[in-house]
Amino acid sequence: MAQLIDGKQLSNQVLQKVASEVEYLKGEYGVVPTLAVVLVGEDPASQVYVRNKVKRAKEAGMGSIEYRLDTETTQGDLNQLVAQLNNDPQVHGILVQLPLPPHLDEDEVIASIDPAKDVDGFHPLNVGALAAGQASLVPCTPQGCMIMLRQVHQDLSGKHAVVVGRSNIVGKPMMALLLQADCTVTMAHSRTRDIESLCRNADIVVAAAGRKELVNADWIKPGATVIDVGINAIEADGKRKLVGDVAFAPVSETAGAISPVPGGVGPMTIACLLLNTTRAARRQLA
Ligand SMILES: Nc1nc2c(c(=O)[nH]1)N[C@@H](CN(C=O)c1ccc(C(=O)N[C@@H](CCC(=O)O)C(=O)O)cc1)CN2
Ligand SMILES: [Mg+2]
Repeated sequence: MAQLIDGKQLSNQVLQKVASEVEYLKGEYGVVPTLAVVLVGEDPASQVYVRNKVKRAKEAGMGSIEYRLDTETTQGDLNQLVAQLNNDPQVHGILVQLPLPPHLDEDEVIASIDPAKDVDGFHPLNVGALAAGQASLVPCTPQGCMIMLRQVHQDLSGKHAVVVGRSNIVGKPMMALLLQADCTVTMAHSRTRDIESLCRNADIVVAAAGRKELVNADWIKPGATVIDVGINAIEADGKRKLVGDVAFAPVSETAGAISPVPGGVGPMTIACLLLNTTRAARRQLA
C-alpha cells in the first residue's frame, strides 16, 4: 500500500510556522498581518472555503476582514472595493474568491489587485515572475503540492512529472514550480492523446483535471507519487461525499505515495494562503 501524504497533518505544521511568523511581526514591528477575503454571491462551496480561510487566519493570530457581496454586485463596485483594499495600509493580503458570478470579469478583478497584496499569486505580474523563476507570491494550491512532494522526495531533480490539467490556478503554476525544482515536466490536458501512457511513464502525477476519479491504477507506474488536486462532490448511499480526480482505492495499491481527498491538497491550499499573507506583510514593512 502507498504511503499516505497527510495534508491535514502537514498543513498544521505550516500553520504553526505561520503563527510564529505572525508573533514575530507583531512583537518586532507591531504589525498584525491581515487578510481581506472577498466573496461575491452564494456559491455553497465557496462559502465553506472562505469560512475556513477566515477561521484559520484567526487561529494563527492574523487579522482577517470578510466582505460578502450580493450576486448582483457590479464590476465597478467590485473594482472599487479592491481599490479601497489596495490603499489600506492595514490590509496586507487581498483574495477574491473564485469562481465569480458569470457577469463579472475575473481577469479584470485579478489585474486590479495590488501585486504586492496578491496572496493568491494570480496577478499577471506574479504569474510572469514565477514563469521567469523570480521571487513572487506563488499560487497556494501548487505551492501546497510542492510541500507535499518534498515530504516524499528530498531531491526532485530529474524526476519526470506529468501534470494533468492546464488551469491558471493549478496546472500552469504547478508546471513552473516543478521546472524550478529541476523536474522534467509534461503537461497533459483534455486534448492530449494517450494520456494513460504518458502518466504510466511518470515518477510523479499531479491530477488537476476537474474530472472525478479520472486517473486509475493502470495509469500509474508502480511506486510513483500521486498528488490529487481534484475536489468533486458525489452522492453515495444518499450522502454527499467528496472524491478527487484519482480513483483512490485502486491507485493506492500501485502508487508509492498518494494524497487523499479530502484531507490532502485542500488544507494545504489554505495554509499556503496564510503563509503568503505573512510573506506579503513582511515585504510591506516600511
Ligand atoms: N481565490 C481563489 N479561489 C479559489 C481557489 C484559490 O486558491 N483562490 N482554490 C479553489 C478553492 N479553494 C480555495 O479557495 C479550496 C478548495 C478546497 C479546500 C479544502 O480544504 N477542501 C477540503 C474539503 C472541504 C469540504 O468539505 O468541502 C479538503 O480537501 O479536505 C480549500 C480551499 C477554487 N477557488
Ligand atoms: Mg466571468
